[in-house]
Amino acid sequence: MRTETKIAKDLLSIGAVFLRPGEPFTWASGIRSPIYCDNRIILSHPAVRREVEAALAALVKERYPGCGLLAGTSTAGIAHAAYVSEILGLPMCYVRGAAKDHGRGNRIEGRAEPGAKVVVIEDLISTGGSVLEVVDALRQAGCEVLGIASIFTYGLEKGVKRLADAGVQNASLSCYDALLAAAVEEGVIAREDVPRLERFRQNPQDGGWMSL
Ligand SMILES: O=P(O)(O)OC[C@H]1O[C@H](OP(=O)(O)OP(=O)(O)O)[C@H](O)[C@@H]1O
Ligand SMILES: O=C(O)c1cc(=O)[nH]c(=O)[nH]1
Repeated sequence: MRTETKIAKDLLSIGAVFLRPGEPFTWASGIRSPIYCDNRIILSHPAVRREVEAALAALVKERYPGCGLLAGTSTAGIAHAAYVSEILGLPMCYVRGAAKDHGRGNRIEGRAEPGAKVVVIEDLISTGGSVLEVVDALRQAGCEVLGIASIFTYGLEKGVKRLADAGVQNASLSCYDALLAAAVEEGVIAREDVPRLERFRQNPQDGGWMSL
């Protein structure tokens, strides 16, 4: 089975995927969505967690062989960065949403020296806004960002374009198409729900999916 399908099925098996078209979720970007994928739940399921962390470690090794440092995004990426750094024997740091207003005033916690070759570990990409802020902070610190390794991406046009414009590559374990296919196969969503969910992905901002 392909990794994207296996991980999608793992997420469904632990109840990490929520469908609520009648009462849309509000995403970090403000987008109102019929679906929410809560990868934080992976942490509560050791068997799935082991699989996800092993797959993320393999992805980092294969796609970013020169990686010398892993950077977790706050907050959902931090635990995954920690697990993967343990598997690969790499140092890790994490990047706060904003610099602390006390203590040492850090935005980046742990060591991220100028010239370090960094891979950012993110749990999920929607519009890419959150992960790009992390990339910017690392670049400002003088690090070389090799790319992002993430568990899931919606593949939204806006997110893909933003990452390309910023010159950052992303590799994800799974994606929206794989999730929808697995969810139909497993009976988690009805085939009739798919057009609405695909319409949402094509134009998440306009709310047109709500009237389908
Ligand atoms: O690609 P984007 O449009 O930026 O959205 C994705 C981001 O949203 C979620 O984080 P959230 O802001 O919910 O915070 P958390 O990581 O602290 O849970 C998720 O973990 C990503 O970081
Ligand atoms: O865009 C988001 O905020 C978001 C979407 C999603 O499905 N899951 C998540 O954790 N965040």
